[in-house]
Amino acid sequence: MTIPERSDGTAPAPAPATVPAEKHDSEALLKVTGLRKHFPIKKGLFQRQAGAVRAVDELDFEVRPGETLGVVGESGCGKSTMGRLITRLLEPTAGTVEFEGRDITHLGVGAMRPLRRDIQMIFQDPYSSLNPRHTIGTIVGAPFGLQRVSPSGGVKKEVQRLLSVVGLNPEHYNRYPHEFSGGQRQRVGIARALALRPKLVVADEPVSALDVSIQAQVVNLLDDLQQDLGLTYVIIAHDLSVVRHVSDRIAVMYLGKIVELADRDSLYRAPLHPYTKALMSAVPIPDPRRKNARGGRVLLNGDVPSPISPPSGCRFHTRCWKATEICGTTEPPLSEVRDGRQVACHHTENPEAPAPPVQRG
Ligand SMILES: Nc1ncnc2c1ncn2[C@@H]1O[C@H](COP(=O)(O)OP(=O)(O)OP(=O)(O)O)[C@@H](O)[C@H]1O
Repeated sequence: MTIPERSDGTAPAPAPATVPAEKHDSEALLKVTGLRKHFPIKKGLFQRQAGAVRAVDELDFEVRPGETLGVVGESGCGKSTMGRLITRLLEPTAGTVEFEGRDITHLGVGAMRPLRRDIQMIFQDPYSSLNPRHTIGTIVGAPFGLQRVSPSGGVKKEVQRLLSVVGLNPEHYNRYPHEFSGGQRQRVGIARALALRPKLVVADEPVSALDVSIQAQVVNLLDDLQQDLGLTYVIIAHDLSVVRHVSDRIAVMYLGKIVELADRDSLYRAPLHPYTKALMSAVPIPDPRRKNARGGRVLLNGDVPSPISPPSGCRFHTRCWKATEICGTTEPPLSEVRDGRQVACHHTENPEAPAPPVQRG
């Protein structure tokens, strides 16, 4: 796969041929501190505020250059809101977003413009995220116009090169989105996101709208592009099997909070938070006869509570089989257990401990 030059003709950052284990610089590319987004609920004639949806509540995490942070959790737990906050598509209620050591939380449109090249988003739905009236050449080439960037060989040539980078036929430049399959359209979305050679790509459920047979192709494409272009990803998914394949570290979210943050292998080997364990036990294992290190199937009771009035104490306690009195009164902080692994639970499990009782339902 060819590594595209930065489209304005500037020298591209040297891209690693592979993403080695020691790829992570100590300096974070993205750092999020105390990030919060509460959507006000307005009611009545005078639109008075009557509460708020606490979509994201006090997130703290970092993303290192070249890594992929997977973010998982059930629907409504705040993953997309978090993605839109870090790409500055949404204003936070509180907290900061730092990119390359610079606080970008309150930058205005003008000051954000150059950063829009570095931070790109891939959206969930390849059907609605592409304008049906525009050709894919226009769609993929749009960022050049928006950023007033002139690729050295011209926009058309650059767009055709991007199309081939994502595995599409460059001759299809003049075709419209409806002429493509879902997987191909998502490739168009990926080409558009890569046009300005970003450093950070936030992919919000990049494959969930696609057929299962196509999902692996798109995930593999993202993986290949990361290797070739040295990209840093935040990949949001509710499907743990998607995140497993591509992530270096995984953040598990529940009701607007991170409940566990760990490197991928440790998390899958021994999930420490009961919610992670429950999510994990829903992932099919390739060989059902194999002893499941995750400790049998854990079924969660009920739905995620409303983020308008989340449970007191630990937000997960209403669905947790390990909950005790303290869980209903005191919120457990996200604290380091060992080796950078963080868990927010009053009853953090010892990974070497025997499996919990299996719930049947
Ligand atoms: N603009 C908004 N105004 C009010 N509430 C919102 C807004 N956007 C999101 N929410 C609410 O915030 C909560 C978190 O939503 P969000 O879309 O971030 O979750 P999610 O984990 O990405 O879920 P999904 O996987 O279903 O997209 C939900 O309760 C949602 O209804």
